[in-house]
Amino acid sequence: MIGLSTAAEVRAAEDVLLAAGREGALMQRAATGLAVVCLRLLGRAHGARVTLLVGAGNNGGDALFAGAQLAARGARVTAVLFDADRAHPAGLAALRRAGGRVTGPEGPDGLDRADLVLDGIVGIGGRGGLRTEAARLAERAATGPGLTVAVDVPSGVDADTGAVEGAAFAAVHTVTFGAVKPGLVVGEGRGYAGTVHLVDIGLAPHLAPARAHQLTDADVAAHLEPPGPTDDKYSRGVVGVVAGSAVYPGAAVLCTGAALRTRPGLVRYAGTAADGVRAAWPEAIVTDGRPGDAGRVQAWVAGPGMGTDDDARSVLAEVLATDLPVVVDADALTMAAREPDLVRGRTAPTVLTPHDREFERFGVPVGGDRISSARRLAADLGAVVLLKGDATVVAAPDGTAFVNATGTSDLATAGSGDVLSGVLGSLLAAGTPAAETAAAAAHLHGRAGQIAAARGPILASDLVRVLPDTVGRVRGGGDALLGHSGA
Ligand SMILES: NC(=O)C1=CN([C@@H]2O[C@H](COP(=O)(O)OP(=O)(O)OC[C@H]3O[C@@H](n4cnc5c(N)ncnc54)[C@H](OP(=O)(O)O)[C@@H]3O)[C@@H](O)[C@H]2O)[C@@H](O)CC1
Ligand SMILES: [K+]
Repeated sequence: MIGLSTAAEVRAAEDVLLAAGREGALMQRAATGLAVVCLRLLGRAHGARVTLLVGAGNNGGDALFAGAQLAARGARVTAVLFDADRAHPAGLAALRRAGGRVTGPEGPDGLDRADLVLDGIVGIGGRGGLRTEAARLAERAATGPGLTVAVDVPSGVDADTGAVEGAAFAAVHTVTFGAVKPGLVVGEGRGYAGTVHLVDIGLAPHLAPARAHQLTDADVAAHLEPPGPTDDKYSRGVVGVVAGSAVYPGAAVLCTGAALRTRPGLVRYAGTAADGVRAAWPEAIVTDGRPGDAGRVQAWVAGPGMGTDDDARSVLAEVLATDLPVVVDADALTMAAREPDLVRGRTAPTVLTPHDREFERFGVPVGGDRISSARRLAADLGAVVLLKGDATVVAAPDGTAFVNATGTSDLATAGSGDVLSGVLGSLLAAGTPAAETAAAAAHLHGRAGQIAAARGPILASDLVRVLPDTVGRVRGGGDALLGHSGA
């Protein structure tokens, strides 16, 4: 698991080392890690044109020291100082010694011909969007030829939330120090951060346990163990699906298929789309009766395409009245938002899977801080909330959160959510803790999207088709498709 640490948590860990007189060492580790990543991205130092955008804080110091290391290897480095009187003195001296040039925001910044632009305007000490001069140069960097690399955090992005309140530096890569900050992987910030490279500066022993995480393939593989010699079709949990309708069986077919393909055990279906499900998936045990007629299950998925009329409401209430884990998706979310007490009183895990509009029907705005919003609704309802988005967020009532690291925008296709709920139901039936299981389902669904999209535009049924291959690849380990790298 990759821990996501807030700016305050990183500062608290830094304080321990600063109190021990390690300030210079910390910045040197950060700057060296940064220079190493830059060299790797550039492929050469000699003759490379590098522009540093340098603010008045330590973030600018990191950029200056890294720039000095690149200049010492023959790069042509220009530092643009936003506040010449407050630029990090030792960093500036190091750059000058190495032959770097220094200018102001109106000077010859080299952005038109740069191979690389380092954003050291502001790091975890930043507040709000970029100020005018910084915004202007960030914009020029984004439209210029240089590869854009953010130091610690793209300037203008809130390190904790990913919120972007005004202009921000659009980085293709972000080199971050000590811990990945949530704002690099969630909300708008994710788009500004690009690929995240984590540089170890020795903070780990001093960091508080993270309250938000990203799962890796290896974490998710633990949810996908192949059956052992003593397993039978019941032993890894049976999932029940209530979804779809006689007129619109598609959601039920996708959801049931996704559950079957994720963990081929037993899937039971109950509802009016019975004929369609039977025709598509002869492996499922199907009834056109009530959930209670379906036989024993260990988890329910309720919602996709089931409608919101009185019949649908009574089916949902029946499922929620059980002491089993329940996934509340799509139409079931609409009904639960009308009657949140259907969910609130439950003792067994409930996982809600809203997109933004469905989420806001519960009376909580999503806003720019998606993790906090998901935590708020989770605490209010006593349920796990999986808030779908470019980076899906999962929050548990106790505040534990996960941010999904996989996926592709190709997943925004009709029926994609039905597939996710089927995957989630089948993993939940194994009885593993609901929040991490929901995060594992989002991870697997995102991976399926990446694998399916590699062949071209995707339909939700393509996701179902590639699920077995996806499970195999995730079990095989390796995070080759994940947007992170160690450095
Ligand atoms: N501590 C350590 O040993 C280590 C720290 N490390 C590094 O230090 C960074 C934190 O440094 P920090 O605390 O100095 O703050 P920092 O992010 O540079 O920002 C302060 C400056 O930003 C300015 N500013 C603010 N908002 C702005 C805006 N919207 N638009 C424009 N400017 C804005 C603000 O201006 P002011 O308000 O003072 O006028 C001030 O000048 C951290 O991210 C990491 O990179 C690593 O080297 C590891 C060791
Ligand atoms: K920065």
